[in-house]
Amino acid sequence: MTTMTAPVTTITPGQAATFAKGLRDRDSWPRQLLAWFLVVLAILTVLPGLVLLLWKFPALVGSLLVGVAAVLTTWYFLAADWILVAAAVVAPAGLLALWRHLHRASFAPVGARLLGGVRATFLYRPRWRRHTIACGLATKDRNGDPVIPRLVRVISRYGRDELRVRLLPGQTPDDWRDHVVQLAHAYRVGGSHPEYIDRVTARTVKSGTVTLVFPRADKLAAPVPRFAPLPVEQIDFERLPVARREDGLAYRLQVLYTHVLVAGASGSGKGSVLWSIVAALAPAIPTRLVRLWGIDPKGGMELTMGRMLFDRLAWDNGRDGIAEAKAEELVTLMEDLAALVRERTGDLAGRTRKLAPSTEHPFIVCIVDELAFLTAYMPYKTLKTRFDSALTTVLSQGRAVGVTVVALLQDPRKETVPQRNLFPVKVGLRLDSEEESKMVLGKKAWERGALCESIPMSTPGVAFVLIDGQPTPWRVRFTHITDDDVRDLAWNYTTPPPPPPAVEPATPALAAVPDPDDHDAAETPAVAA
Ligand SMILES: Nc1ncnc2c1ncn2[C@@H]1O[C@H](COP(=O)(O)OP(=O)(O)OP(=O)(O)O)[C@@H](O)[C@H]1O
Repeated sequence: MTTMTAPVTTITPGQAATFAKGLRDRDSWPRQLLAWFLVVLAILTVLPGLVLLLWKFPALVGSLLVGVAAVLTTWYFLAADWILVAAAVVAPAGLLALWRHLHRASFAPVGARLLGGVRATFLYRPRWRRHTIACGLATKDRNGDPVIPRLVRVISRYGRDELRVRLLPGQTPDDWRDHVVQLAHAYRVGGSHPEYIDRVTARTVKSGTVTLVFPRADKLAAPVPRFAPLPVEQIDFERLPVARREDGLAYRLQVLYTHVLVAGASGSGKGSVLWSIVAALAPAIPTRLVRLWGIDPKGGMELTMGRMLFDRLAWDNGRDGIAEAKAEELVTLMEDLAALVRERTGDLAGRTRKLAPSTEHPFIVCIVDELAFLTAYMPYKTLKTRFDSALTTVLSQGRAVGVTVVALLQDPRKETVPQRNLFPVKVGLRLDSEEESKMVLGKKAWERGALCESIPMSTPGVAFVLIDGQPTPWRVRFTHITDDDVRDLAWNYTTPPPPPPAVEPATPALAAVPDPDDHDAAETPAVAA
């Protein structure tokens, strides 16, 4: 009996060489097959990417890059050119670099996803199981086996990693808050900068998940020098560049149509917040578009250096406590402001809800240093009551008529500043305790990582800014305005003397921003000058 053995097909080196040679031949079938395969691959990877564009922007970039790489590789096989291979590898990276360079704002979320993916794969996922069990963040099923919470994704923004984690049934974000520091230590967050651990937080952005924030670097560690002044026509009072954000871009603060409350412990850099705002407004002072008023009950230490910038400035000389006559001056200034607000409100009533600042009706910014002194500590009760009442009028009616209060204080308790909630913009510099942080920015902002009590003493000017209606606070560093800068500002942007009275006094027209909701007002002609 003869036994049949199946022939074994082996590819000999000679055949492989012929196949490889065939790839170089434009008309050979292996070459055609490979080319079509790569073209189909390119289409299949690009198309889902385009669909995903509608859903999630960063995913598009990933698939586009694969698609571009596939197309370029195909091209290489058609052209057999090594330069194209190099281009296929380098092009995606080059494209990303170019994009980042040309439009950093739109690149940021994509770059954060891509880098986060890399860090998740190589750093977080390999040790996730071990560390969550060790830190007590895993639970057990009925057989006693560990149930590991899912690490949904990692986003690596400038200077920090954000780990989105799905909570296990029975867990709350507070459970993670209690253990997040242990987890951060397990991952060696901060490395040789243990102070970064103070900025580790667990916050709730979406129900059923928790986002852990692990700082990688402090982009705000170095002081930010004064920004170059903008030409007057480019100054937007609702977007004044005053600070640097963690991603390196300028933070723009709304000052017009709002009020700003700045709270910070002694030495936290309250001065830099106030002078950053003044520096951004300064070029508009000589044009009469902006008028600065100032109240400084702390002996005039803070504001008098820039006296020439102020249209009106009242300060106490600070000797032997505040004298009643001096206190009267401070209160009178706030009362004059309240009277001006009432006058403008009366003029505007029924015509518009917002005044556009003009030289006739300038934007008035009143800076009050150490507000609590006037609302709580001042020994003269009647004056205190008068000040409270005038301040409340300005805070409640001043926004729409182009009058803004920027108030600074050290002690943010409600008893000291009952009008705290009338400030839509709150700036929390370094504060002494968690309670104070919550008082200034609210509990929700604190849970989202606005830990003013964790700002190191070594970084004055670092603050969390919270705008009413925006849940997430911004961590920024205000520009460092030195005494020389203040003198320079005062020299270059001196406030002009009041214009001479008109020969024939007349009721000036208010330049009004049309209110789109107010149809009657749109038809009412402005009062002629
Ligand atoms: N943005 C900043 N960048 C770097 N250094 C700053 C910044 N702001 C303030 N400093 C420095 O920090 C120190 C304290 O600043 P500042 O006097 O403004 O604090 P403060 O909160 O007003 O203190 P106090 O309430 O005691 O007057 C100063 O030496 C100042 O030069």
